[in-house]
Amino acid sequence: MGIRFDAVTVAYDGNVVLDALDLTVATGEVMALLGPSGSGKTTALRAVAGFVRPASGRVFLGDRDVTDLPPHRRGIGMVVQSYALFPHLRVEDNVAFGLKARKVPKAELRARVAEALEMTGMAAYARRHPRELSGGRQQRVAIARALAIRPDVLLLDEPLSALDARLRSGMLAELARLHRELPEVSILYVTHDQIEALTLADRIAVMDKAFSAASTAASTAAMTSAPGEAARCRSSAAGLVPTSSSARWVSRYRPRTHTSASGSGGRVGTTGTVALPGVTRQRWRMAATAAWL
Ligand SMILES: Nc1ncnc2c1ncn2[C@@H]1O[C@H](COP(=O)(O)OP(=O)(O)OP(=O)(O)O)[C@@H](O)[C@H]1O
Repeated sequence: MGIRFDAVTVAYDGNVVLDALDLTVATGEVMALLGPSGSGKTTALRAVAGFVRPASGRVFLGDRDVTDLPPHRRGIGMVVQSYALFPHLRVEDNVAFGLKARKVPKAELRARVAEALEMTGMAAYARRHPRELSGGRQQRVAIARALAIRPDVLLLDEPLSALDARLRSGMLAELARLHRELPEVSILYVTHDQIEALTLADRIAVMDKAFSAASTAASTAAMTSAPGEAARCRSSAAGLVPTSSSARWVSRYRPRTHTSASGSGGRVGTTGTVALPGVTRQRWRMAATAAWL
């Protein structure tokens, strides 16, 4: 199920963080939100999850306007940097948590927990407590918990940033595999890391505090329309330095979605988001349910 921000403005105490954000993530697409600290990436995710209410604009999941829905009715799975596992619950109970809250019948609950643990390679750790697991395994449990509710949309907020480099590259490969197994789940992936974005994403939206000088903390996303512009976009608009490997990737970008420009002036448009090489899509056999932990 796709995600659409329609002129979404979010302000904290009058401080504009998202300024009329227009952004569309297609069904089954991975969109990375890349950008410097404070540019509003997490806020964009929280607006989709329902943890912040836009001052104006609407958030759509598929055709559904979810702007006024509480988080648990949006059908979203979310994974954050800090795992956010319940320390007193075993792995299987952490994964089951959202299903219990949704009153999923016991037999189905057990099947779904087993399925999610299998998908994340954590079946052998079902009876452990989080403290008995490494950071990488804890994050797998958090991912399993998000998947157990069979979300239409997965929001990943720097899910790998607490892991060391070796674990991070392993998990990156795991996330890419999961995405192939769940081709109809749309993923919004917040990261500071260009390599993560380039590895996982079909498209990258670069968030930038382009308006900070003019209007306190307003943000916008600067995006490129032509493959060759990607490096420039990341370096000049977002203040990120393109690496030689990313530059090579850049040359392989193929523009995929282009809609009309949403104008200048802080508004974020889908115009010219950068499309990355896609992955083979397989059908996701899981039925979608509307649930949140
Ligand atoms: N609950 C809040 N109350 C007030 N200000 C907030 C709140 N949450 C975020 N902000 C501010 O909004 C701006 C954007 O924050 P946000 O966390 O969305 O950025 P980010 O791009 O995700 O940053 P980071 O990469 O550091 O996580 C920052 O200036 C931040 O201080």
